Amino acid sequence: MRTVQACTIAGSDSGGGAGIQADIKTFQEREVFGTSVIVAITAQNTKGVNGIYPIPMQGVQEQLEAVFADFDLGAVKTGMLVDETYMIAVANFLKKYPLIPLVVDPVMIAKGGASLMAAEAMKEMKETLVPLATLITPNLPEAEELVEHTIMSEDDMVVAAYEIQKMGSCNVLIKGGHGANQREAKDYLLTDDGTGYWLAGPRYETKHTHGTGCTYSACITAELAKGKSVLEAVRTGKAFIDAAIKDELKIGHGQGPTNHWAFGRKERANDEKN
Ligand SMILES: Nc1ncnc2c1ncn2[C@@H]1O[C@H](COP(=O)(O)OP(=O)(O)O)[C@@H](O)[C@H]1O
Ligand SMILES: Cc1ncc(COP(=O)(O)OP(=O)(O)O)c(N)n1
Repeated sequence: MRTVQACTIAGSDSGGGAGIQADIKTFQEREVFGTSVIVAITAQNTKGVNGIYPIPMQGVQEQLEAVFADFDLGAVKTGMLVDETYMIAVANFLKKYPLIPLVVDPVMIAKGGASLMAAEAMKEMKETLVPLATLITPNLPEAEELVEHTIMSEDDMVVAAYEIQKMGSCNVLIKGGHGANQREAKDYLLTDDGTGYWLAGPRYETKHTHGTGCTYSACITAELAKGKSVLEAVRTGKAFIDAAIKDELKIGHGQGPTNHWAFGRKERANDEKN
């Protein structure tokens, strides 16, 4: 049987809950062979980001070349890209692979408030990376930065999704984790044919949400790599992140990571029952 392969182009989180580490753990859980291009190393744990160390550009280019020259990638995702120089370099490289589905997670700020992307990089994000994306997955503050106005309601999320789609991303998923809805965690997906879908789950009372965005987009990438449609991939991603938040791991002393095993364990338990 063919082994499905995917790549994440992102930053390393020494705390293991977000970034490259979350992506590879998620790929593994979805039975996808994970490869990586590390753009920056962060000294990070559940309490915050203590340092950011970008990898020299040549190192990033060589990783890109090494991975793409050898692996049969079913899908690729981007995460923390640091600044406009990395954004442009990654976009220029990915332009050569228009047939590989690309998920862009426009990582800007960590939950603790640390900036993971230079403000000046927003212009390049919109002009170079967004038009290449099969799917872009901003959270609410990231979507507000992209559309340059506030998003206060569900109607605003729908309008913003159309605005982001006009920037060139075929499909847009606006995540509602930062929203005011205290009962539900509700995301909005606008697909390339103009159809909108709400994906809602219960909102859990937990501080263990470090890396939710990375994990969600990595699961979607893994499913796209298997040839699933964007809607199927996002539905699986939502179920994966719901289980990962619900079944929290009591790890670290701050905003802890999600449970990457939870969804697979639930699936295997159901298989055993049937
Ligand atoms: N407390 C929570 N309970 C349940 N789901 C949540 C919670 N917080 C976030 N989510 C969900 O996790 C996913 C990632 O959301 P979000 O927090 O908005 O992204 P990010 O991690 O990029 O900031 C979304 O599906 C969102 O609805
Ligand atoms: C190295 C690195 N990349 C991305 C993030 C942000 O991840 P995200 O999934 O948005 O989760 P939070 O940090 O918001 O909890 C990160 N922290 N580090």
